Amino acid sequence: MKSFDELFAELARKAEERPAGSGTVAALDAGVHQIGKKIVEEAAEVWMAAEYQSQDEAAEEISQLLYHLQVMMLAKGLKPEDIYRFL
Ligand SMILES: N=c1c2ncn([C@@H]3O[C@H](COP(=O)(O)OP(=O)(O)OP(=O)(O)O)[C@@H](O)[C@H]3O)c2ncn1[C@@H]1O[C@H](COP(=O)(O)O)[C@@H](O)[C@H]1O
Repeated sequence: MKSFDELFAELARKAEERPAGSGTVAALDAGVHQIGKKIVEEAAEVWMAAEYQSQDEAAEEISQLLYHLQVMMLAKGLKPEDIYRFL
């Protein structure tokens, strides 16, 4: 299990070190437009899971949305602190 901040640190390391086979590196290389499309897709999956699926499935979809939001943060050079100040 990992927290939001721990996942972000892991993804930031991947972006820096660019290990082979990393989906995060591939997503960053694909760019903001593709990452944005993925966010919209995952957001729809969260909505559908919340309405029609189990608690576990909804939680999993939410985790995937958070992951793709973090990829967008990295693509834009944003850190968690940049987001937290608006919460
Ligand atoms: N938490 C996640 C995570 N959540 C979602 N995803 C990606 O988002 C996709 C969402 O899955 P869907 O169910 O929508 O499946 P899909 O539409 O078939 O997905 P794709 O065809 O787009 O791959 C997954 O296939 C993953 O590519 C994630 N990819 C990686 N992580 C974590 O990020 C870290 C770094 O991962 P790598 O960069 O791949 O090493 C690791 O700790 C991973 O566990």
